[in-house]
Amino acid sequence: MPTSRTPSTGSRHSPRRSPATHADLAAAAAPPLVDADWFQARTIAHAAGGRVGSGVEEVALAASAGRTLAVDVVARGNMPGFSSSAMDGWAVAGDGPWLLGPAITAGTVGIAATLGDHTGRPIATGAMIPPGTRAVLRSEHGVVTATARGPLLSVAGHAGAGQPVDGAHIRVEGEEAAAGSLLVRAGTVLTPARLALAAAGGTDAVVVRLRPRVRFVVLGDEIVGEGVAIPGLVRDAFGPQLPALLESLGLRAAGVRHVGDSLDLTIRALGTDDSELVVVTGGSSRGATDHARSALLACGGRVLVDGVAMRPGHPVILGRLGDGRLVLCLPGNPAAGMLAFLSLGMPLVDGLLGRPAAALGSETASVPVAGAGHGVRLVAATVADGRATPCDKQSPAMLIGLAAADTVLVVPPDGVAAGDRVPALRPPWA
Ligand SMILES: Nc1nc2c(c(=O)[nH]1)N[C@H]1C(S)=C(S)[C@@H](COP(=O)(O)OP(=O)(O)OC[C@H]3O[C@@H](n4cnc5c(N)ncnc54)[C@H](O)[C@@H]3O)O[C@H]1N2
Ligand code: MOO
Repeated sequence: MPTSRTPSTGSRHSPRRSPATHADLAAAAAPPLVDADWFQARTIAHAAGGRVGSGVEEVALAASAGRTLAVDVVARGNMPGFSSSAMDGWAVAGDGPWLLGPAITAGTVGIAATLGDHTGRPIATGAMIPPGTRAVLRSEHGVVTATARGPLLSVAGHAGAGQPVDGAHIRVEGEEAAAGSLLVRAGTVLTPARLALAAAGGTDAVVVRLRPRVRFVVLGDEIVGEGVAIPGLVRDAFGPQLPALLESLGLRAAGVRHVGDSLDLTIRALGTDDSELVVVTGGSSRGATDHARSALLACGGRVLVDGVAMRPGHPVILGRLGDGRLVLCLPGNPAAGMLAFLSLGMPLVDGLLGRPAAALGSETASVPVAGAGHGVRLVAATVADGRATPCDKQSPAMLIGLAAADTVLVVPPDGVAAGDRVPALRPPWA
């Protein structure tokens, strides 16, 4: 059962935000960044997530997969903890032939007897090396004959001269890591391999970031939640997948609310809750029925980023409510909304989880790709033979291209030529 720990930045239900600093007050007075540079907007989103932060809790190692580590994991003992054989064979001392003693199996503890010169013991992979061992002769390379003094081991003719060389097939105590050395750094996600490493280092419990809560507000009179929408209405493309996406990134999805195009209802939907992040879809533009921005301001919030120089996804808004919750308003066009999430949502989540923003990747374009003239153009692409090719059927309102994509090219304003390297965002699901 996970136990709560006094969090460094607030407990689960009390405000998670850090106390106001001079920097906060200066930031609070700053006007929103309008039509922001894509790269700068990502930096702002990461920093905004980091300011909200979340508390920490201690969980059993076996329950920590996918969580973000909050405190370094160090080796609790030498790794490996004792010198052992890397092969089934014989531990030998001095030169052969070797008179053999009793076998040592894996799991045998406290082997005190030192091997004398010209003696050996059968040994299993992983079993403790007795003191005095010069090397392990692997089983394929030895021949045992019965003698009056007992079984006698010799190097087989096919093993080659000089076998076994000194230290052969011995895993030396501490060769991977000395006790106290860093195994997994705070801020990294506990992948299966890192969990295995922590376990090998003797860890039973880890301190991880609390999973920040995220709520969803899907705006639009025209949005329906199931089936084939009748003409004039539109099937919701966000509700069925955004919560699962954010859960997969390490957050806790705490409900989707569908709200019609009304300022009052949108204000109510943004009202107080215990989340750290509210993701709003639709209503981010400036039409008569687009209320995301006005509702954010009416709730005492402020806009940090009002539009980003990217196509699609330009009308994305990042804001902060009066109580500190972050609000990410994604454009309603489904591909535009998803690309805006990949652009700003991903670094924001990294910030919320107290980890560095994931670095951009890069791909080689297989064909020329036009830019948007102003800001970046985000182009869904498939990768084959090391080259990225734009997908068919991609527009802000189409999903076929994005659904087929392995990567999203971040094409500069003037475009790229075939063979050029292009920065790329790899969707977390690809
Ligand atoms: N005069 C201007 N009009 C528009 C601008 C602009 O700058 N000036 N920007 C355009 C761009 S770019 C985009 S993107 C959209 C953004 O629109 P909103 O975020 O305000 O979203 P809506 O108007 O509510 O919807 C746009 C479009 O997306 C459909 N939609 C909305 N929610 C969903 C959903 N959950 N699932 C599926 N489809 C959804 C909606 O029906 C509309 O077709 O504004 C442009 N206009
Ligand atoms: O965000 Mo809009 O076209 O750029 O869909």
